[in-house]
Amino acid sequence: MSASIRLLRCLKASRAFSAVTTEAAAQFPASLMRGSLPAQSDMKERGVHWVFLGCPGVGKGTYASRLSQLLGVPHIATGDLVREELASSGHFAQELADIVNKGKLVSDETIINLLSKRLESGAAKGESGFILDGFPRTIRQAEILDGVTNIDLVINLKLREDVLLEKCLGRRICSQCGGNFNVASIDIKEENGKPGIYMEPLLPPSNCASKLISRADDTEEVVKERLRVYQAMSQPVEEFYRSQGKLLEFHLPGGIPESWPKLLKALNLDDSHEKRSAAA
Ligand SMILES: Nc1ncnc2c1ncn2[C@@H]1O[C@H](COP(=O)(O)OP(=O)(O)O)[C@@H](O)[C@H]1O
Repeated sequence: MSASIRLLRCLKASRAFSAVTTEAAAQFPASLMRGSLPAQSDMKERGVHWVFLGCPGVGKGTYASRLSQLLGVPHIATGDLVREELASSGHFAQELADIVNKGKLVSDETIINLLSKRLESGAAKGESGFILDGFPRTIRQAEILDGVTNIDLVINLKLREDVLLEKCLGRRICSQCGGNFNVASIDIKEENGKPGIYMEPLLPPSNCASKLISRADDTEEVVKERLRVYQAMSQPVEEFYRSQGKLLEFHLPGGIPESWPKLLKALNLDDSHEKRSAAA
C-alpha cells in the first residue's frame, strides 16, 4: 500500500492522533534503514524519501527543488499546498488565511489531508519517492509520517536568525509565472569571531520585474511570529530525527553558488552524479 493511502487511512481510521501514532510507531520499527543514505540503485527504483527542515526563509524550497530535479523525485512543499488552498474561494480558504497570515500553523489534520491528496494524485501519475519541504512541522506530524513510511534522511538547513528575517522580507514571487526571487542583498562582515556571510540577491528577469508580489505572511511582524512558532513547535522535530540518527545538519555558508556544491558534497552527490542525471 502506498504511503499516501496509508497516511490517509491512518487519519481516517481515528481522529485521535495519539492512538494513531502509537499504532503507527509499533507497525514500523524505526531501526529500518535508520541513518543511512539509500544506495544509488535504490534511489532510482524507490526514489528517495527525504525531508527538509529549517526555519522560515532558510532556503528549504530552493534546495529541495534543486535536489528533486537532480534525483527525479517530486518536491512537495506543504506551504505550497496551503497557498493553493488559499487561492480557492470559500469559507475554508478564509479560515486558513486567518491562521497563515498570523504566522500560526494550520491543524495537523488539515495539513495531512492536503498532503495525502497530493501524494495520491502523484501516485496516480506514477510518481515515486519525495522530498518533503515544510512537513513534518510538529512532533505529531513526525510520528504519523514515521508510522506510514520510512524516511531515509532529514536535511536540517541552518542560517543565522538576522539573515532569516532579511531573506523573508526580500522574498518576491512573479504573479505571472510563479517564479521565486529574492531582492535581499546580504553582506555581513565577520565580527567578534562570528563569521560573516555574503548572499547575493536572486533578481528576476526583466519580464518579471514589474509583476513581483510578496507573500502576505512575509511582513516583519508575521515572520517574527513564524520564527517563534518554529522554535516552539518544529525545533523538537529536529530532535526527533536526531535521536533516530537521520538528521544531517547543514549550515549554509552563503548564497546558492557557494552552498549548492557543498550541500551536494555533504550528501555524497558529487558533480559526476549531477552530470549523469543531466545526461539521462
Ligand atoms: N506542516 C505544516 N503544518 C502546519 N502548518 C503548515 C505546515 N506547512 C505549512 N503550513 C502553513 O503554511 C504556512 C506557509 O508555509 P511555508 O511556505 O512552508 O512557510 P515558511 O516560509 O515559514 O517555511 C505556514 O506558516 C503554516 O501556516
